[in-house]
Amino acid sequence: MVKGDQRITQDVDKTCNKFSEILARLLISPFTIAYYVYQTWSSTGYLGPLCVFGFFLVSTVINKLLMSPVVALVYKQERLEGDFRFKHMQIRSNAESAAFYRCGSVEREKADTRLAKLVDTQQKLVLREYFLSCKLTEYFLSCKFAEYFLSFSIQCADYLGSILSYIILAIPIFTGKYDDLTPSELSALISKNAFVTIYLISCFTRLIDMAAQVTDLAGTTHRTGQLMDELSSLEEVSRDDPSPSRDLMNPAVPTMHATNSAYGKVAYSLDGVSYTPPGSDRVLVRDLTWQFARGTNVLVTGDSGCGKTSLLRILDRLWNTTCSGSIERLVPHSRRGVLYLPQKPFFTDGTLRQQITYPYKEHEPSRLEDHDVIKLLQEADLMALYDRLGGLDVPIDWNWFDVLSPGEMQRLAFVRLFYYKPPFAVLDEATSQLGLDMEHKLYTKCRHLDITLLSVGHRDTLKQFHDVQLRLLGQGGAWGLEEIHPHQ
Ligand SMILES: Nc1ncnc2c1ncn2[C@@H]1O[C@H](COP(=O)(O)OP(=O)(O)OP(=O)(O)O)[C@@H](O)[C@H]1O
Repeated sequence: MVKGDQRITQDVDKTCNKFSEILARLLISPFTIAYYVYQTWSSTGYLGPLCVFGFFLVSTVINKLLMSPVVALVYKQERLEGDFRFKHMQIRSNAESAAFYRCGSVEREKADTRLAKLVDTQQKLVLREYFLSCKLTEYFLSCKFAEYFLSFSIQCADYLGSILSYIILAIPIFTGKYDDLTPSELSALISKNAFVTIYLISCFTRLIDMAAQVTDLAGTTHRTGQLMDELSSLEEVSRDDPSPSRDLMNPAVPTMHATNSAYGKVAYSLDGVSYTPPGSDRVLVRDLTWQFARGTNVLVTGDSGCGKTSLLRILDRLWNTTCSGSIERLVPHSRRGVLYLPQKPFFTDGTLRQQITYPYKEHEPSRLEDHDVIKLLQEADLMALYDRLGGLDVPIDWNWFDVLSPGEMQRLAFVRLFYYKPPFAVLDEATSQLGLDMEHKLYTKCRHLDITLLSVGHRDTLKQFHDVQLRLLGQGGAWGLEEIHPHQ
């Protein structure tokens, strides 16, 4: 919180500074204009200021005509930037659910597509702005776009401004107003009136602007450098690899050696596993030895905050650093191994089909015929949603989190599970928002599809779908494993 507040304060300070800079320029500009109008009028008569104003007027009209397409591009760029930022925000605020789905590569592809569109529009914009910057007067040098352009454009405009000043001075000279001046006086007058002063002023202004930009750039580069360091350190502990593995969190603890024959039959094998939440020494579970094996549905129960979801985080390697003991992960985290349904379902942007097939690539051939997918939706009581959308592939421009009720989200997550029919599934309070009838229906379907379940839940009604109960007692990490009898 404190860091966030500091960041906001810094941003506000930065904006204030920029604002006062602009205000100062605005306040000074009428005096500057008045002074130069007077100077031009005193040496060239009324024709000088008139020519300059006429020139400004023509330039403004041209500018306006050239600006219109740029405005449309700027609008598009803003929209795409908003889309891109929204995507980042969506991933950030649902990071854990997304990690449980192992959807890193899919989300990256989607974010990259948005970034590519944004960069493409920005490139077009920069090109248009570049041509805009090749304008004729100092007036254009003061407009916002000019700040970003190459020095070549600026010099072009400066030279044209200077040429105009010579043309204006030529009128009184050739009409004989300065016939009484000696060549050296005339030369001094020309030098005085030539646009050198303006040129120099604008040069210095550019220089100062550039210094500010360089400072900004240095700050941004520093931040980007930090971000890249952080990202590369994260990459080292990347958890996107769904391959089976064995982790020895604490080599002092003896490892349980699962035999090859256990492969595919056991999803997780834990031996002497203890864990705490990050940044805390409160042991949630101590010395847990247990296997999640094919055909045995396990229900994890315990009071709120006793570490049930944390167990799933440990199994899924989201918390690597806070546990000790040995965990063997004998099936991949994928549709061929184990799929997670996190407490908070995660949805991506895209059509209804993309939600169902998530997190796998859109161009993969469909595993089921459309009528089978629709049947799954029917079983999850989601036909109203299907009818509302008008099909599986109708493009959607809304945010799924805004339009689905929590219960609909959970049912849609189950459709995803049924679509892939993995041998193992981990359900974290996946029916907490649903009625008992729907819960019964969905769990029965899991049984029909032969999906072995590891469920976290509070309801007693869940027991009928499980064979074993793993109770986390919360007292110094105590736990108990007991069979559930059909009549329980
Ligand atoms: N990212 C985190 N950093 C630090 N502590 C955390 C973090 N996430 C959870 N905790 C703490 O770990 C403890 C166990 O949390 P966990 O989510 O496993 O509880 P739970 O048993 O699933 O509870 P509930 O039934 O309410 O969902 C809680 O005290 C919680 O505050």
